[in-house]
Parts: sequence; C-alpha cells; structure tokens
Amino acid sequence: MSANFEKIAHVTRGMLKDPSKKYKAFKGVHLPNRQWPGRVISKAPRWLSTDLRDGNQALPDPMNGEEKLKYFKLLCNLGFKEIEVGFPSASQTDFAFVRHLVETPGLIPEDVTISALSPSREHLILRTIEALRGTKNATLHLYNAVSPLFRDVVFRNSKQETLELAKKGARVVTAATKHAAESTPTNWGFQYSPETFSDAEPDFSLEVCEAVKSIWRPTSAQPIIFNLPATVEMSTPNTYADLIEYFSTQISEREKVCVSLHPHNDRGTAVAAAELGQLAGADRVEGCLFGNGERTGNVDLVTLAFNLYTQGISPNLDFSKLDEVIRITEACNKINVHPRHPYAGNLVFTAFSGSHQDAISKGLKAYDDRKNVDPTWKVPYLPLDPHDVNSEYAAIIRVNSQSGKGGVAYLLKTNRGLDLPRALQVEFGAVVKDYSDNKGKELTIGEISDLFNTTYFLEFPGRFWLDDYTLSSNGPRSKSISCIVDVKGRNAGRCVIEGSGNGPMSALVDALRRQFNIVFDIGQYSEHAIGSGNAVKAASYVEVKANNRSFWGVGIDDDVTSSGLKAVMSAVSRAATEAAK
Ligand SMILES: CC(=O)SCCNC(=O)CCNC(=O)[C@H](O)C(C)(C)COP(=O)(O)OP(=O)(O)OC[C@H]1O[C@@H](n2cnc3c(N)ncnc32)[C@H](O)[C@@H]1OP(=O)(O)O
Ligand SMILES: CC(C)C(=O)C(=O)O
Repeated sequence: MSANFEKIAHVTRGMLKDPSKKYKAFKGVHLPNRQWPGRVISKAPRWLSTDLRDGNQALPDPMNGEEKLKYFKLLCNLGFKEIEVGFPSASQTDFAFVRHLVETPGLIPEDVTISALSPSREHLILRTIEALRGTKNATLHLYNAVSPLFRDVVFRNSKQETLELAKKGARVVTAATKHAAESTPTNWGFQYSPETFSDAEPDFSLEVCEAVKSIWRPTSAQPIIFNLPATVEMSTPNTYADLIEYFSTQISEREKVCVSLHPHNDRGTAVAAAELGQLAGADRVEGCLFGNGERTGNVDLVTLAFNLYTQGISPNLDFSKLDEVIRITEACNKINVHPRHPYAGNLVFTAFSGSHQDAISKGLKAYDDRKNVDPTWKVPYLPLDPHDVNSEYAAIIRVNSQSGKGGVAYLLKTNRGLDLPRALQVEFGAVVKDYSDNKGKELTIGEISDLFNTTYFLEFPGRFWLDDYTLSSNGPRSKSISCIVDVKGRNAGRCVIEGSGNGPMSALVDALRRQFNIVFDIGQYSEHAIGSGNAVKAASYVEVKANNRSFWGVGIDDDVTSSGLKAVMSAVSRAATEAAK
C-alpha cells in the first residue's frame, strides 16, 4: 500500500507538460454590456482593516492581547473607521480582547465601528454577539461558503441547505441583537459574506444575499454590507470585476446595500482586482496592511491607498509615518515587509544603476527649482515623493558597480555639500566604479567619502603638501608667493618655494615650476561655499593639464584663497603620482 502510494506520488510529482487535464480555465459571468472598463476611480472607498481577524488567523503565531491592542491603536491612528477586531468565538484570547476594547472607556474612538466575524452556527453567533455587546457601534459579520466545491466537498450540502444555513444564521443574529440586554445600547450593523463568492454561481450568490437581506431588512440609512470575497483568487482580475458588476446591478434595493470587496492574492493580482472591483460598483474594500492574510494574503491596503494618493486622490488614511507602521506591523505579525514591497519596501526609493541615479538627481533638482511655481510631482522613476512618507532623498541613491558618476556626485553633494564640476564627476565616478567593482559590494557613503579624501589628498599629504604661505602684492594683477611645502617621495623634506604671477594660483604654478621643474597649465577652476554662518568653508576644484592629460585637485579650507592653492597642490600631487608609475 505504502509502496503503491510512493509510486503514485513519484509519477505525479513535478509540473505537467499538459496541465489542461488537471487544471480547468475559470468560466466567468457573461456580461457583454459591462460598464466598468470605461470608468475611473475618483474617490476613496470605505475601508475595513481585517488585520486583527483575517490577517491574524493566518499568522503562525497569532497576536496576543497586547499586540492586538497595539495594532488596534495603530489602525485607529491611521484613520480606519471600520476595524474587524477578531473572531471572538474562536478563542478566549480573541473574546477577551474584544471585551477589553468594549469595556475600557476611550479605547474605541467615537467614530470607529468594530466588527467581528462568525460562521453561521448558532452558538458561535451568540458568543460573537456576547463579545460585541455594549459597544457603541458594532458590525456583526456572518458568513458561510456558497460555491459548488464547498457545497459538495466541505458541507455536503445542497443549494437549498446552503441557503437555509445562511437564513438560519441571519435569523439568529436578528433575534439575538434585538433582545440583547445591553446596559449601553449598541448600534448594530449587519454584514453577510457569501464565502467563496469568486467561485460560486453568480445567481446563487444573489439568491442567498436576497434571502439574508429579507431577514435583516436594511434601510438606506443603515444599509446591509454584502461582502463579496475572492476567498481564492480564481482568474484574471477582470473576471472578478464582472462578478461584482453583475451583483451590484442585479441586487434589489441597491440603495440599501453596501457592496464590499474582500480580495485574496492567490494569483498576485488582488490589488488590481480591488481596483477593478471599485470600477464595477463596489463601495468598500476589506484588506490588511502590507497584504498580510491567508496564504498569499489579503489585498494590501497600503498599496491601494498610495495608488489612489499618487493619482491625486486622498485615501483618507494617513501613512505619513510609514516607517513606524512597518515597525509595528513587523513586530506584531512577526513577518517582514519585503524590501521591494510597493511604496513601503526599504529598496523602493533606492536606485543603484547609474542611468536611474542620473535621471533621479536631475529630476529632483528640476522639481526643487520649479516647485514653488508648479508643485506637480514629476520625477523619473519615483511615482511618490519620499518626503510624503517621511523618507529622505539621501536614502534614494546607493552606490555599487552598477552606479555612475551622477549618483556619486549626488551623495557627495547631499552628505558633504560638495558640488563637483561635471568633469570632476566623470573622473571621480571612474575611481568609484573601479573600487566598487573590485569590492563586489555596495559602497556606503562613508566609504565613498573616504575614497574622495584619499584620492584628492584631503586628509593625508600627497607628493606636495602646502604647510603655510604668505602672499604679497606687487601692484594690480601681480602677486608674489612664498610657500612652505612638505615633499614626499624622491627628494622628500620640507622646503620654501617662491614665485610670482597675476594671482595667487599662477604665483604658485610659477613657484612649483622654478623649484621642481614641473610644467603644467591650469584648466578649469571653480569654487563654492559649504555651509553658512561662522562654520562656512570654501571648496575649490582645479584642473591641471600636464603631458596632454588632465588631473583634478580639490581643496577645502576656511579661506577661499587657501582652498584654491590646496586644490592646485592636490592636482599636482595626483599628476606627479601618475608620472611616477
Ligand atoms: C475564509 C475565512 O477566512 S473564514 C474564517 C476562518 N477563520 C477561522 O476558522 C478561525 C477561527 N476558527 C476556529 O477557531 C474554529 O474553526 C471554530 C471555532 C470556528 C469552529 O471550530 P470547530 O467546531 O472545531 O470546527 P472546525 O474548525 O473543524 O470547522 C469545520 C466545521 O465548521 C463548519 N463550518 C465552516 N464554516 C461554516 C460556516 N460558515 N457556517 C457553518 N458551519 C461552518 C464545517 O462544515 C465543519 O463542520 P463539521 O465539523 O460538521 O464537518
Ligand atoms: C469570511 C470571508 C469574508 C473571508 O474571509 C474570505 O472569504 O476570505
């Protein structure tokens, strides 16, 4: 028997060459006049967070009471007005948590409605109502599965028996909430989910929902919520949208119904399904932060919210402190947010590749230049301004062997205030590229900064190091210089060199030529201030040309003339080092 089983297992293991016998294409509803493709989303839906229920039931280690409370407060702070707080009939932890919320004054904000889920079984419904009793606003959420697969395999129920199960549960809910002896009256709302809606006959889902509606008798002021789950995502998201449009247009007394979506992410398209479902007429969306939830998760509410936001539509949720949201979610769920998670992953505002870095830094500069006149966000590769989620641009650009000069220059600018001329960017970009290629790993800004100091002799002397100097004026456009210079390498030692020219720099060039017989020309030169006030410094960049080659030097000093002279020494040292190779 066991050998036989292994044989079968062996034969069937692995992907099939022809999967068509084992897997059948999903057949959607026939909807030739579908309207949703021509629509656009123009407002945020009603949101319900089911992190504390569907999210929690999917965790290897479900949240304890303390974690649930922390999470509940987070959800309230983010702006959720409907929160499914648990499945109180499942465990004492869930029951006690709901009671704690209800019984502790001030824990549930006045404008927040809590909801709890119950299967359509009398004792479980009663226990759920018991948990919610006494809170100001509560939604009792009832469910039973309606699809043929569940009818046949799980419940072994006929259609009629499935319909009766829903009706029986609805009646229990009505009776128990009507007669609930509450010292503080609860404003009860009712929600019904035909579980497995995505795989059920659309007309049967409608029939069950109509039956539940006739028992609960909603009004326009207090509509019933029909939550239509893609309990399992069955096919492309357009098929879910078709089902939603069909339901939304066929259900009677539509004005007394709130159509709600509850997409799971089995095919990775829950976000698309939720968006198309809204086009198809849904008013409300249920999901979890960062897509936690059964199997591949519930639809990710963070992505949905930012998808709206980046279209210029307020999601009515505030994720400004996204880092904190991630920290709390990871701590409570014990599941990390993926580094490439839309909007939230720690790599989504990061570019390693050179051409992306170049485009981003140009885009950020262009945005900064025009934002007072035109605040429209248009920056290559960045659909969201990282500042909106409290992130810094500095985190955007990171350097490895795929990076180019633009990213390196951007980092030196943002971290050290150094605005390198383009030709120097090219030169130093190549130095960084060589270094990172050899290292085979990402470089930190500290490493890039050290490499810049070493390459341009900013901290440790090169072949020539200017210790001190005096300048004297011989009349307009004529200067003399006397410098104390430390020399390394051949003829090492300290010496005094003297020269003259029409400015300090050309006087130094003359002194170096006289003393060391070094012949070169000054090419490009630029300087700028770093910082402001008493701490201001000057940065100078000088290009020297010798033997048909160009070498850049950098000098930083409190004094602008000294920074220029140091930059010349830095460039000449680099040229001399190269000549000595
Ligand atoms: C798609 C969803 O996410 S639905 C929510 C799912 N969440 C959970 O299940 C988390 C909490 N659940 C639990 O703690 C338990 O499953 C309980 C307390 C609800 C029930 O526990 P048990 O009575 O031990 O039953 P069990 O867990 O085996 O559930 C299966 C039984 O429930 C029945 N059932 C399942 N869903 C429903 C429903 N909506 N209405 C009525 N009966 C249902 C099944 O037919 C099965 O009955 P059977 O034992 O007669 O065959
Ligand atoms: C009970 C329903 C809403 C559910 O969680 C699902 O079908 O996924």
